[in-house]
Amino acid sequence: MSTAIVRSPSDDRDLDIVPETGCLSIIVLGASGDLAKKKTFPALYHLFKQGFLQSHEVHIFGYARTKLSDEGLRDRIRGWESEDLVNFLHLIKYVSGSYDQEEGFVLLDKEISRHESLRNIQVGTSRRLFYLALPPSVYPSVCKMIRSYCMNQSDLGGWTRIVVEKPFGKDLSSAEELSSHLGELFTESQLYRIDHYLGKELVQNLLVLRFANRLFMPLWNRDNIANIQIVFREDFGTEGRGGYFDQYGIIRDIIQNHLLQVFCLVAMEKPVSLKPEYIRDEKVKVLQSVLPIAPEDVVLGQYDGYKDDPTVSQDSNTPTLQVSSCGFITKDGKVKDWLLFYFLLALTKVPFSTGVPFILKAGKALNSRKAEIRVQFKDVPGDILSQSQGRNEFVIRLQPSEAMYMKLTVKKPGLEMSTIQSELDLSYGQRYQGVQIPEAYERLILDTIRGDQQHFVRRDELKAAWEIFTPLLHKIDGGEMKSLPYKPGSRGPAEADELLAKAGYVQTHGYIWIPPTL
Ligand SMILES: NC(=O)C1=CN([C@@H]2O[C@H](COP(=O)(O)OP(=O)(O)OC[C@H]3O[C@@H](n4cnc5c(N)ncnc54)[C@H](OP(=O)(O)O)[C@@H]3O)[C@@H](O)[C@H]2O)C=CC1
Ligand SMILES: O=C1O[C@H](COP(=O)(O)O)[C@@H](O)[C@H](O)[C@H]1O
Repeated sequence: MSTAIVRSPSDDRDLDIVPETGCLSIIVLGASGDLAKKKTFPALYHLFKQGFLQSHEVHIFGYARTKLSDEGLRDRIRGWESEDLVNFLHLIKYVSGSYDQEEGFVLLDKEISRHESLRNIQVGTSRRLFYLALPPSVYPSVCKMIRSYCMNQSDLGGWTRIVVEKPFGKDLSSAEELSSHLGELFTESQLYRIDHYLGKELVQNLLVLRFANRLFMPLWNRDNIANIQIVFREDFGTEGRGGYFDQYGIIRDIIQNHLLQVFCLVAMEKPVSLKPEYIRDEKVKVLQSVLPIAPEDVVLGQYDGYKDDPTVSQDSNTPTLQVSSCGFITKDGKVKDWLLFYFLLALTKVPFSTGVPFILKAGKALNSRKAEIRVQFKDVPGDILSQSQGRNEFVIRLQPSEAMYMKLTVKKPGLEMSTIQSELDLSYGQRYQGVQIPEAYERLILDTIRGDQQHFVRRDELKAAWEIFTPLLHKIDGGEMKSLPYKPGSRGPAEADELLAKAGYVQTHGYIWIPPTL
């Protein structure tokens, strides 16, 4: 069955997003869980604190199987005391029920309706936002229940929206099955597939950076760029989530979603405008032009001690680290070794082509915690300075210490004509003192309330993303590829660095960027 997104003339691509008001119910399913406690409720609290959620129109419901009172749920959320938090907690109610029986959802609907009628809302004008902070295995039954028992009777401007967390499926066919299932229950405009990396400040900055600065436009191509790394490193392991992680592994947990979304924004063409569907169209085009990752372009690792977690199987080969590179297919379908070319001449107004290797790298239990995009430029042709200082690099530090810096070679200050590596540095902490950078979840929940799908993953995007990784994942799942051991707190296996070198990355020795202190 084709999964192409068919849009009607009434589609929102040309409509401006209209701010909505009125009774809003936010229902967090899986309210007893880790994500709800760590991310969803804190994000809702921050939105409340900043006035985006108003006491007179919003109510928050927690739903899960665990037997809890309203106060019990509030106790789980309460981490600190403040007057605002007390007011916020008053908005929260808990409903206990299963994920596949009608009783719980009938009760939930009754509670939501009671809240709506208390606020004298006309039937059909209320807004219902369901946030699935649940394992994906229960999405089908939960969505069916919502569809059957909890929809807003939306014909007077009200709506029902569903936020689903990753991982959306385990491979192409399971993702497609899940998509078809959800697609039978909800329209694409009701579904918000969240990827919280799309809510990070410096990820959102990519569009502005690339398309509002003349400086980058002529540089952002294969003539100038040698390679691009998109890196995620954590200095802690699976930390009590071993049971979940062992079923998914680092590719499904981080690379197929978070890093690939960042990749799209780095590699895509300029969209016609900032309308969500135009941006998502460009992301799909990029994904569709990427070849499935070849096993020989991949290094897998597993840190020593990973299997000490009792919820991880003793013969687990699940990778906790992966480095892979991907290139682009040529227009005529031929692949050229590492320097693969891709042309979208037929699809875009402005021809943009690249043969730049992208290296996607993610690992847990490494020697540092950071996420960044590292664009390395080619050597200067005809170098008259015999500089051995290193290549120019443009680094976008997504976290921690958000920053963008450009590594440059300059004259070493002094009487001699020698060179040194330095940087042009835009460190957000220093440049934007006193500005609170919003948490990703905060932004994305607000987008959902506003009906802005720009920073959410569309169904065809998801399909294209799974197409890239599924053959590799099947090989790993089938035991055809082995994870190399690495020491927790290290850089990972040496083979990972060798792969970087194979992709053309040249390390600058002796240069370390230090975030400026205030
Ligand atoms: N935790 C995190 O940091 C992140 C999580 N995510 C995603 O968010 C979603 C939720 O994650 P998280 O909160 O960690 O998950 P949890 O394992 O904490 O599960 C959430 C809740 O779901 C219920 N639940 C757990 N296992 C099952 C099961 N097998 N069948 C039915 N219900 C179950 C439990 O509630 P009860 O028993 O009370 O019904 C639990 O409290 C997942 O899709 C995850 O991939 C995404 C990014 C980060
Ligand atoms: O989705 C996930 O992300 C977190 C990392 O998120 P960050 O915003 O702190 O970078 C990761 O720890 C977790 O394994 C994964 O499921």
